[in-house]
Amino acid sequence: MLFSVREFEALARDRLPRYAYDFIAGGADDEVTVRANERAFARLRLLPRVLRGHAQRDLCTTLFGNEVTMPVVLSPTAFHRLADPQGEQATARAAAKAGTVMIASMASTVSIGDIAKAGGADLVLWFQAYIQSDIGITRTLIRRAEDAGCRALVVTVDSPVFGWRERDNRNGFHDLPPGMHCENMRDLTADGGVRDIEMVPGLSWDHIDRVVAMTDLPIVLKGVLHPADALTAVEHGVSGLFVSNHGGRQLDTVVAAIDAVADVAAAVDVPVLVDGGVRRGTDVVKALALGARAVGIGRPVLWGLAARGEEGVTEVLELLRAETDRAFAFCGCASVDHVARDLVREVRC
Ligand SMILES: Cc1cc2nc3c(=O)[nH]c(=O)nc-3n(C[C@H](O)[C@H](O)[C@H](O)COP(=O)(O)O)c2cc1C
Ligand SMILES: CCCCC(=O)C(=O)O
Repeated sequence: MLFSVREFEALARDRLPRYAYDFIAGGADDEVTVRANERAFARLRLLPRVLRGHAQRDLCTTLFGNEVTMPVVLSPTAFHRLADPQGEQATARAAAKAGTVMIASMASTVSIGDIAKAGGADLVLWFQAYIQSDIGITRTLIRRAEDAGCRALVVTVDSPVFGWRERDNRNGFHDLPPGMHCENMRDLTADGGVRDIEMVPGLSWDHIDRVVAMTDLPIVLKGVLHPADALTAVEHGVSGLFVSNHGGRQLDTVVAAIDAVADVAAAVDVPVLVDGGVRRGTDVVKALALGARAVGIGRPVLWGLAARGEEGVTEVLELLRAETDRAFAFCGCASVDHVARDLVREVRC
């Protein structure tokens, strides 16, 4: 029996080959932001309310019309088959069972259609896309997601180029092992092969306009940190924002995601999600207090998957659910609407 996300990381580290553990755990450059994401939560302290008389708590919330049983969703992460042979299929089953959203990465090692099938009717599935320079390819990828029944499109905008990942360089990890592919990119080359995913340095608001025009799905921009960009995004027809620094894997020394969320939430009227460094139920409460509708978890899902496959993902999600419920109880909150800004104070260390 494991009692925390931290313990899942330790077990995953024992079980994974070095290159895979490093790929998941690591970040860009000096990994300042990887560490900052978690440390920023520790600098935020709770100021709980007592005697509110809530014998029961309800963690449910709604995200773009999708009901979820807790304000914790699965952030998009690439290559789940590095962690477990069933990969994204195992993750999808665990997300469906937990009653929360799985955001499938465009760089998944199982196709979006097969992820949807594995999750079944109970899974709320969203698709994360990197806009490609060929707009036709981008359109095909979005159609595939729509055909699979995805209910929102998460467009990642913090990756005009790929982050400098020194652990991966040292380990020589540049390609997936034999037999693993980015399955969504199949049949997208002239000869029907698997196309490489590009990072597009010229990405601009014009691309967002084209994607907004190309689908009826709600669009969430992921990787926005500046409130002025959040405002511009809404003007361009985006339905939500995902405050994120990509888990510290792209631009290093960026602000911790949790430190950016309050200003973004204050700038816009649309739902705001945040990910980066969420490891405890108290982190979930802090994010909601600062204005987030829900949080995402990236690495914790992969630690669960690497430690114990589908069951491990379920355990990680249920640990976070129980911790969040306990934190609600301690703070005097019966539901997500009760999590007020004054529950959080910032301290120096
Ligand atoms: C191994 C790994 C792969 C990732 N792949 C993607 C991806 O394909 N697309 C994307 O938008 N973000 C990707 N991310 C970033 C996550 O969506 C998320 O922002 C980040 O992991 C949150 O931080 P956390 O890991 O501390 O929870 C990845 C993160 C990790 C750790
Ligand atoms: C094309 C693969 C993207 C994976 C990714 O986003 C990450 O490793 O952070």
